[in-house]
Amino acid sequence: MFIYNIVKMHYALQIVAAVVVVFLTVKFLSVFRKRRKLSWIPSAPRLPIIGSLFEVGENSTEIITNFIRLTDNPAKSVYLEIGFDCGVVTRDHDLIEFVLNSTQLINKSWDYQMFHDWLGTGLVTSGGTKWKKRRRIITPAFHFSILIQFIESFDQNGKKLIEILGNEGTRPEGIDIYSYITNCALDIISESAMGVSVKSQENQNKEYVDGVKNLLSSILDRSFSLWKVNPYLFPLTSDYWYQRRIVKSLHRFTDTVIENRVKSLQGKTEKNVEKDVDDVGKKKKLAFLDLLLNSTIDGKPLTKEDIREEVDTFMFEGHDTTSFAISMGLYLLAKYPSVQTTARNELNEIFGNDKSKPTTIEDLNNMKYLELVIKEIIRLYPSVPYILREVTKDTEYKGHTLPKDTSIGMYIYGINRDPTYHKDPEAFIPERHLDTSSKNHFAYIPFSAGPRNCIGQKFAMLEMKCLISKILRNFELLPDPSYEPVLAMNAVFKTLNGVRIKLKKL
Ligand code: HEM
Repeated sequence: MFIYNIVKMHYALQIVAAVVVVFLTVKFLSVFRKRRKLSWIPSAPRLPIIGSLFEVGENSTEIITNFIRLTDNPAKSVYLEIGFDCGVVTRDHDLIEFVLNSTQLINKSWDYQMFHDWLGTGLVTSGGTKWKKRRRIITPAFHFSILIQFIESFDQNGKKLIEILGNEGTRPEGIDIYSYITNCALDIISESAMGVSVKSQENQNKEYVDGVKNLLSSILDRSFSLWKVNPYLFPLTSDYWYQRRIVKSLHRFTDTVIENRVKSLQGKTEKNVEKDVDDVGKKKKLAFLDLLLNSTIDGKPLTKEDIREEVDTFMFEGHDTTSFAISMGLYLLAKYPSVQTTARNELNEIFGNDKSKPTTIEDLNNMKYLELVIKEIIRLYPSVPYILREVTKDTEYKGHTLPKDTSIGMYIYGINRDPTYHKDPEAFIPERHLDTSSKNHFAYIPFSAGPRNCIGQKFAMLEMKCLISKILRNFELLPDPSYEPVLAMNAVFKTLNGVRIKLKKL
């Protein structure tokens, strides 16, 4: 019996060894094929198994300059291998244009899976047919006629922000403006996406607000841990259970908002629905949620889960991006006083001396110089610094093949600062955006481009103009000489040391 068991185990081990050998051979052959097909792109130095890991860098800060160094070659691109993963990082204008304009290369790479627990496969994370159908029904929500309804919300939340900064923000040692802006942006996006404010600026709904912030910081941490990033190993870590707990509470919150909205729609009289007014006869603002509740795909209404993943997607993408851009913008304006003065002079012309006059759509349209300033802010600090696409089938490009199962990483931060495309690229010069004659439209892509560009860019521009203009009308911005931002790459850019500036009441 004992001998029989040993023989059985011996055969089992042989089978396991054979499976492992076949698996590794298939994987190695696939890597060699991709390496050969992409040999026209300079390769990063690599070691066996770990590939170019050390070249990419050990943390989210090093990667920013390492990507610039690695793509500093005539192809403006680098071929990278890490384990069995193969991909290209590029800041080449032509390759980026080809990928972003393609209607085939629309799938996101596996990295976005880190957001799946929270966002499911909503607009940012989905691919293929699901993405196409969702994009079609969500696009009308960003029509100008809908967006102008949100200006009152930008204005009211901006007013609250000014009050808070007036009370807490003028300390001589300066403040971390990022946390204040984040709270304001969360209130704005919750009103626009869900129709209710999370009242983050008033310290309410702490479980939800802290949940969003803690989850994003845990995802940032995960993205730079070799083994937490692995979907099979991650459940063995305490962070997995921590994230699950937060996600559960965030979903509970969104579900309740959706249920309440459904009940309120059902409770409305038919007359009110027709006129689109609430029960006291006031014109009702439509939130993105209302559009989703009224939408159908293939003749069927969206399920509660479908709606939740889109609402959560807006909650994430609609506040993290603008918070970073506005905060870095205030930092730049503090650092460049002449730009700040020109921007404020324009605002004085629009609003006169009245600091509290509410902002209208006409005012926002008249902020021509501030628009140039914002374009320049997001050139130097694009909230989304790096985007990825998965090649799902062999694709021809300029006589070469982009092989199936490779990822193409487009380095927005790198291309926006590339000296070939931008004169004096490190300098903050808003006026450079007056010249629109450039043929290199894909050399400035803070909102990405092509069919999968940022659906919220008009919303973002209006919100950024409204909040930055309010702050400039009420405060002089001064730099904190001891502060330099330490950037950290992630799906949305972060700094590791806040965004410090000083405010002086005007
Ligand atoms: C400064 C502000 C913003 C910047 C720089 C920005 C940038 C971007 C970029 C680069 C992408 C492409 C991502 C990729 O391909 O992986 C994107 C996608 C997206 N953005 Fe924005 N964004 C901003 C604000 C917003 C706002 C305010 C919203 C919502 C209200 C929003 C909603 C979205 C959505 C839903 C997508 C996915 C679109 C799709 O895949 O079809 N964004 N954004």
